[in-house]
Amino acid sequence: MEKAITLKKLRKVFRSGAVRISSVLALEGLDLEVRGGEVFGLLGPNGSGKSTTIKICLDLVRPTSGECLVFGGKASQPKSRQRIGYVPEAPFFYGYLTGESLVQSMGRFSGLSGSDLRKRTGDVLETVGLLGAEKRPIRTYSKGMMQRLGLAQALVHDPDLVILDEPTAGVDPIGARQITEMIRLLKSQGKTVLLCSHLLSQVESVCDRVAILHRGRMLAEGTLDDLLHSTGSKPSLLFENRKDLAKGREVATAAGLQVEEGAATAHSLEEVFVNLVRENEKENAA
Ligand SMILES: Nc1ncnc2c1ncn2[C@@H]1O[C@H](COP(=O)(O)OP(=O)(O)OP(=O)(O)O)[C@@H](O)[C@H]1O
Repeated sequence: MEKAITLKKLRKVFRSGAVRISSVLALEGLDLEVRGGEVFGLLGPNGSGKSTTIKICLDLVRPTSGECLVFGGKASQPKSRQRIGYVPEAPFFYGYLTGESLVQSMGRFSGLSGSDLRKRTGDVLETVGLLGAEKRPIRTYSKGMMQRLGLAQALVHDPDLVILDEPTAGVDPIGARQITEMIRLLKSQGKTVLLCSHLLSQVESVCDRVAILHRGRMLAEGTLDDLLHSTGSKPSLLFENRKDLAKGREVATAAGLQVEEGAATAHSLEEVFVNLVRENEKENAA
């Protein structure tokens, strides 16, 4: 299967300041693969390097070292990036433009014209549910409509890879659900989706695989099943307190059973996320 994104030993150090130069390590040795046709969730606490990773894929930021390939070509080549549609975290559009004129402009930048441009513009506005509002100035749009417009302008050139950075930020639960449905639709059309979201229930419901970043490093990667059952698939008994555990161990040992103590299997992505990040914090502090 074609690889949509391949990151090899990606490292990014931001340097700023003219006299006293300060540096921030945003990514350290990141290896990652996003397969064609999958919905991939890129997760991590604030400042963990998600947006930097996305910006490197879009060639908006150049890595300090390492490699970033988009559909096998270097991200720095326009040909690779033509296959990407991008919805930034907080899209800014000129308020005096109408939704339709914005989408048409973006289509023109991608080389569309004439009837193709008109058809694609109408199609994507319909897909995101903005038909009927397309002639209104963008300043009259709600936050949810802006996010959907962001998606429409990202889809107008029919990209193979759609990158969504926090598409549900500030959107109400109904709007968030609509965006989830749109991600499903994109997948059903064979598109690859890279989704950055703090809305873990959304990630859980649409992503085939996820990666969790922390301080620019990969903490975990795999299918949701892999992550939720990363403590193993052995039959287990869950005790709520140490006293019960001691009693259970006594009974089991007396019955000749082999007992191993371990943390309970997580039941949600949120648990996996919080546990992994906390453990990593402790290791870094030690
Ligand atoms: N242009 C920049 N100059 C200096 N430091 C930067 C720059 N961009 C990002 N950083 C730093 O790099 C680190 C990673 O930032 P990044 O925006 O990639 O994180 P993130 O995971 O996307 O965070 P969030 O969830 O808050 O959007 C942070 O410490 C951030 O302060």
